[in-house]
Amino acid sequence: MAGAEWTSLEESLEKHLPLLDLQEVKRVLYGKELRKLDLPREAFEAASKEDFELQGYAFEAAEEQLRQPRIVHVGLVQNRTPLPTDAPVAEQVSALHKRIKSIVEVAAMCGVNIICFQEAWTMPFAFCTREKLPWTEFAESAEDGPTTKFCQQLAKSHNMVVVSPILERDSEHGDVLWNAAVVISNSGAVLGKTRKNHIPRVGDFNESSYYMEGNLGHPVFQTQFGRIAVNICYGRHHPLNWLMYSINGAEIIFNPSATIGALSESMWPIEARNAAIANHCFTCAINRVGTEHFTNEFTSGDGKKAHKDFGYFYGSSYVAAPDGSRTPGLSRTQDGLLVAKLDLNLCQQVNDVWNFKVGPQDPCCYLLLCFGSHPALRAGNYCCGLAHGSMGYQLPPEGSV
Ligand SMILES: NC(=O)NCCC(=O)O
Repeated sequence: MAGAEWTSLEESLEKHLPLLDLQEVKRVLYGKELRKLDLPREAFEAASKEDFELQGYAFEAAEEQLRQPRIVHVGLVQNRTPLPTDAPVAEQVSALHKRIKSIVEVAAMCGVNIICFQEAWTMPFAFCTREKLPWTEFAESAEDGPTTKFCQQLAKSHNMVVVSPILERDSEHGDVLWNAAVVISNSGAVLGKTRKNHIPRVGDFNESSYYMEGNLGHPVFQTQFGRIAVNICYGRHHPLNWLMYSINGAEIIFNPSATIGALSESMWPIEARNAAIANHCFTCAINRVGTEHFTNEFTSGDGKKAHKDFGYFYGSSYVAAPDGSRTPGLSRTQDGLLVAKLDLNLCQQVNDVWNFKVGPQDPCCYLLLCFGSHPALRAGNYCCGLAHGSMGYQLPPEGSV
């Protein structure tokens, strides 16, 4: 069977393993068993009518005497691009807005507090072509572009924090493009933005023709529902990148991505899950689905024949917790919404047991933890000799820690 058609690892395991074996395999591959969320019937009906998958799971934490549980529902959205890549730009954007609106409405029925879309969600993943037009026309202002305005409406109507990864055009600074994510408060206000800080130069994923490594450090956003950060796609291969968001205070790190089977599928289940374990936080890995075809051929710079697509995006979005447990993945082939109920108290509980991030035997980490919150370092983009982007704090008036 072709890789692009295989629905999911979970479906295969359920289909082929005897029950006892299945339980043991799941215990090892997925950690502590998660309770399925009892999502409303009308949400499943709407998802089925709109032709997308809906799944929900709950991560539990132990009861504490001094703190109340800190419950937050996150929503992860994966989708294909509804129109062909040669449709007019405005029509492609508006078809994607329509698609996302219908999924967000279902997320609202499920009580989602924070929702995150896939990387560059308003466009096909056209960076492989290395052509400029029409793809750069998808770029928008992070502060007041049409997509941010659209997301502000969604956020306000559903009392939901929206993480909107877009191709950003920074008109105030020389019209530079960035691969960015805008974080919009549940009040509808723009809390701020973050920029992809590791740019792939791997085969068809050669995005440096469009933008460079982000210059905003590792910002963390204080929302009503918890402290969040966004580690865009390729950043998930860099353990220090996750570490920096975590050291800056993130309790949930979203990883909106666009990646294909041949390149990264065997790494996918490991990387975000490992980051949740290593950094005592929740991680949310999101990947698009489908195969996008382009009008003009392009090469991968590997001496092989030119082609018009670069393979299938394998979806499989999932949430991982600091105790190593994780949800099953959404399908590899279908649009979907994954809802996860988190108790953020689990981060500190696991930290107190394992304490991976600090230790005198680990001087680099120790220094970062001691000085990471120092005001002098917050003011600029302090670089500790780590990867690009360093541990910069961004301090907009509201919402960033
Ligand atoms: N979008 C993106 O950075 N893709 C690179 C490939 C990968 O990280 O698996």
